Amino acid sequence: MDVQLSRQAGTQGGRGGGTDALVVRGVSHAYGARKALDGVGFSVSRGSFTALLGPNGAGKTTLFGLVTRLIGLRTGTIEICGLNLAGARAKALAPLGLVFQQPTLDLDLTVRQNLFYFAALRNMSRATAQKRIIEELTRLDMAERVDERVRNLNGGHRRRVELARALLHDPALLLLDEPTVGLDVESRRRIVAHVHDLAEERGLGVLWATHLIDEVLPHDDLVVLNRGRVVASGKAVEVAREVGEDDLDGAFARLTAPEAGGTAESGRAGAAEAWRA
Ligand SMILES: Nc1ncnc2c1ncn2[C@@H]1O[C@H](COP(=O)(O)OP(=O)(O)OP(=O)(O)O)[C@@H](O)[C@H]1O
Repeated sequence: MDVQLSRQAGTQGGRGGGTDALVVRGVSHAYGARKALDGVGFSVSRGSFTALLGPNGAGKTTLFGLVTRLIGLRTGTIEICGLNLAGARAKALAPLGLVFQQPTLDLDLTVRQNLFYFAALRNMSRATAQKRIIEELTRLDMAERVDERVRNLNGGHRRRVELARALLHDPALLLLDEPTVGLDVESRRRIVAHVHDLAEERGLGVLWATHLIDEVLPHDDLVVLNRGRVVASGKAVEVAREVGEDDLDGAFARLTAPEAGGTAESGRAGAAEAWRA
């Protein structure tokens, strides 16, 4: 089953305007004989929280590797804020903020030292870095922890520091690869809500990879990836309706069911009320 409602770039057509935060067109990737992505296309507009929803092995991390140039792109095109990754290279990555799946903070440094190091890599002056560090940590209720060693923070607080770090240089596109893995329910809820607010308030384009359906709100943009292919895209609530389900849980199960070529795996944790409201 394939459902494409709107905003899909790539092989099936759709818009891919230069002002979108991210445009992916016709992207394929294989590890030897194993095909990880097959003609993937979609776009993320500024101000959009776009959920990239897919079961384990769908190809989410591979796609992130290609967008960040950790993996070389061989087939298809990727544009960040109108700049083609193949031509503009490092320049195209300048507007990108990134939160990896695995934590990447130095545990023996303080929060401030970790963030200063990143700011220096981005060529920020010390004064600007100092100001931006406190601004972003304040928004995340973490300013009072700025001189603590990261080792002393719990998993939710470490994730907040990583989010602050990704935002220091005021990116236009924020990529998060399963950023809530291993967090408790409250930490997860806070990060999901904060990033939704960021998209709305700052006009950030957000691409949030997850296999947890309760992280997707009805009016989010949604791209469902299964076995390396986009099997549905559009507003989440419309994708669910198009599939003939009341909520995304049922729609995702159907889109990734074995007869649809998938695994019927989902990570729902009680978001039914939001969907039925
Ligand atoms: N380095 C690699 N070598 C060989 N195969 C790989 C490699 N990395 C990923 N794959 C395969 O590519 C496919 C897509 O994997 P990928 O990690 O991109 O999916 P994912 O959606 O991020 O999954 P997960 O949620 O488990 O991280 C899977 O079949 C995976 O086994």
